[in-house]
Amino acid sequence: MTILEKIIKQKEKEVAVLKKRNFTHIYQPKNPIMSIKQTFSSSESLQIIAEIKRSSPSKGAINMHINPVEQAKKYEAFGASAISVLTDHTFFKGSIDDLYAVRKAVNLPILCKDFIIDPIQIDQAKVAGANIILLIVAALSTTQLKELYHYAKKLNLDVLCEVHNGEEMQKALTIGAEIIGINNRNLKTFEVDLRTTEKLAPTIKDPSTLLISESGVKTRTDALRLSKAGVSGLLIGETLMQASNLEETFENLKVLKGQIPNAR
Ligand SMILES: O=C(O)c1ccccc1NCC(=O)[C@H](O)[C@H](O)COP(=O)(O)O
Repeated sequence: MTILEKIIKQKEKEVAVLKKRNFTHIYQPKNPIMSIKQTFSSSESLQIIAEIKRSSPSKGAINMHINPVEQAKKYEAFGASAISVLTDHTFFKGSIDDLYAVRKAVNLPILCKDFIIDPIQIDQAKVAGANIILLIVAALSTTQLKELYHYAKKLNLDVLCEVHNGEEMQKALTIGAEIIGINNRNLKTFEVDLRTTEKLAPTIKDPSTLLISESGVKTRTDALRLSKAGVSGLLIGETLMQASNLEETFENLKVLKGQIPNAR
């Protein structure tokens, strides 16, 4: 069984429990939160979606003692455009309470980074204050993908559709995905290869599609490489969670959209 299959099995159990709950009270932030599309299109720089990630199946413990609220505030102060909160507990040691706490502390759009297979998880994300949800094309049938996508849009949530190859990209485009995340991490082997973004990004011709490169971004050279490939943003977890000087790490990773790799 692949790790994705194991995670989905666990999610089926969690969904059964969630269905016994009633999600009604939606958290309303004091200030309006800009949509990720607005933030991304109003900037010349490659945008960073900074992730709160304590642990992962590929790396084990990354930063178990992190205070998600303090980390999120630093992400906001140092120039992140959005914050991704890994809410899965079994495999990533996160929780929906992390997301709720971060929502109350920052004014940025928040991505609920989980393995969504049922509308009840979208209700939970919405109630906790998420603005964006993740749908992993590899984890869903086309029917599920379409239904979950439209359900999220009905709740006024943005959707990051995650793909790993050309076939998944076609599925994402078929359902009309406006924000596509190209994941450089192979979820079967855990191998990370930035060439995944370099291969898939140029296949998107519609400039209104927001392309985000996910996973394995460590250095300015990586950021420049991905910028050249044509993406608008980077989703970064481990590098930020382990940075000894977070401000400097952010500065290093800030590059212009389409900037050429040997420019400084
Ligand atoms: O990170 C993992 O090991 C992992 C394993 C199985 C499914 C998903 C996984 N990661 C989720 C992500 O997409 C990443 O957390 C995100 O792209 C940031 O990646 P990184 O910058 O490499 O931490």
